[in-house]
Amino acid sequence: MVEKIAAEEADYTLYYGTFVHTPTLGKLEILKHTLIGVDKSGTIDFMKQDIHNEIQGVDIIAFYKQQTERTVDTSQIKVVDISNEPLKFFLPGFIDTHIHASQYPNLGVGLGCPLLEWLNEYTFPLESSFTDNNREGKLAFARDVYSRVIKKTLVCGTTCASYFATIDADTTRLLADLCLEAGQRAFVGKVCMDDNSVYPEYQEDYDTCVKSMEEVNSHIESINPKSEVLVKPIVTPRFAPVCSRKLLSYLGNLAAEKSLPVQTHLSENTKEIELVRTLFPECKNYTSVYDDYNLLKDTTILAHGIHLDNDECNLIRKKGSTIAHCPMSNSFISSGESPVKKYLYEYKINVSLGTDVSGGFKPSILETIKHSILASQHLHMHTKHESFDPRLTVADTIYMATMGGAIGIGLQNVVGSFAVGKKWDTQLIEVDSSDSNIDIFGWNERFLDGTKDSIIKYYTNLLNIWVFTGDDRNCTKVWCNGRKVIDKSK
Ligand SMILES: O=c1[nH]c(=O)c2nc[nH]c2[nH]1
Ligand SMILES: [Zn+2]
Repeated sequence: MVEKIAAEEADYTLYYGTFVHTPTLGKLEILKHTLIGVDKSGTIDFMKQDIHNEIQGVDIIAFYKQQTERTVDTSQIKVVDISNEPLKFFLPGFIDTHIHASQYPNLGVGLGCPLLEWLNEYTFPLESSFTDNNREGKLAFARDVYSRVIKKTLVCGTTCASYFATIDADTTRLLADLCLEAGQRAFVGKVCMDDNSVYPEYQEDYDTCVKSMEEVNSHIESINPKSEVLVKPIVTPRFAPVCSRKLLSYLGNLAAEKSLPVQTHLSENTKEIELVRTLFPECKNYTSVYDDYNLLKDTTILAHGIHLDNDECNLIRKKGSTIAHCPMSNSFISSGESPVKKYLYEYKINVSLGTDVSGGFKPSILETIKHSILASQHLHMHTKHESFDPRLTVADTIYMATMGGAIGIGLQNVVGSFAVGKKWDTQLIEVDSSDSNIDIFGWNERFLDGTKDSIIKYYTNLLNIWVFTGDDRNCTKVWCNGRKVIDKSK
């Protein structure tokens, strides 16, 4: 890889090479010999595809200047050139639309324990440790946990995450501060729950919840620098079984009044669904509990949504809400196999991906991609008699991990794919990174004969190799909002 740094802090950066993205569902686009220009605000303001022939013998900066007739000072332009590297490509940063930052210390714990027992046994006790009366102690603990989860997700290529924190206001504010400090785009949710009768040690009364919610939201709104909005608040009723009607009503109104996104859990486990039926007998089904309280919007992320009926799917589609598919968690705590292919293609619901740490045991969207494909294969094996084929393709999953996530969080015009006007939230994938776990044989390169078909075949194979045998070691650089936040070459 050639990286010419014309200035330590360049005003403008040109990225030249192969870009892979999925601007539309199921369609992988391979942009070969493409040049993208990113300005100082982190915005893509130039993009030209297939310039291989035109640029022969011409310096990249000279080519850019000739194309745009811009007068940017050449010494202020930085060039990142991977055009001669068939094992490297740029990919939009991953968007993790469902992750509990506070549950990071519980990774790997609780295998096979069903949701309601898992919450009481493992999750509420851990989250309670963020609410300690000893302010210094809880802040130190939160700083340790949150710094590590932010670092780890960035290392895995997650440029944007929608976090659940805990019910605690002080440490939730800290999570937002730390995201900003690390440069990660993030939605930070103070967990709202005022009716946790099975584990009463972990809940807030309604008035405290409202007060701390407002405190956290105004803090988050005040911390972004004037020139960029990197961290935003998200309204977070944990899930219907632990929220009073009064609280749901308040949160629905708040989300509407302040145009805030919403995140919650939906229909993850059959016992949970039964519980919701007994707690909200007046509502038609689990999904309509949220709808009845104004919480289903086109910026609502519904984690899991495994066991939905036809009416619920139609309602979610009508409201334009997103299902965050969390296959690692669904397998780990045995919640079920979500028919996401059907949601995507039959109901035309937007679906994104979530690691659901710590129901999910790795904070990596690439691992989540693997699990989503394998879970869909399992679903296929025992539903073969049905007319709908539930198997996901690699293209489906990359879409969910990038554009699907961007739509879910209301940032479809900002991130999720490469286009002029969008932000440079990107990861560099090096299948041959210095510490890569992938053995390369050059076997795949036999396909490359310069034709369009051969390029598609080569990159389809390369992506499969990376998805199934690669890991975070192959994600070597990460940029959020134009800023390089991870550089493993250093
Ligand atoms: O996977 C989950 N993790 C949680 O923390 C949770 N809370 C309610 N429902 C939940 N599901
Ligand atoms: Zn969750």
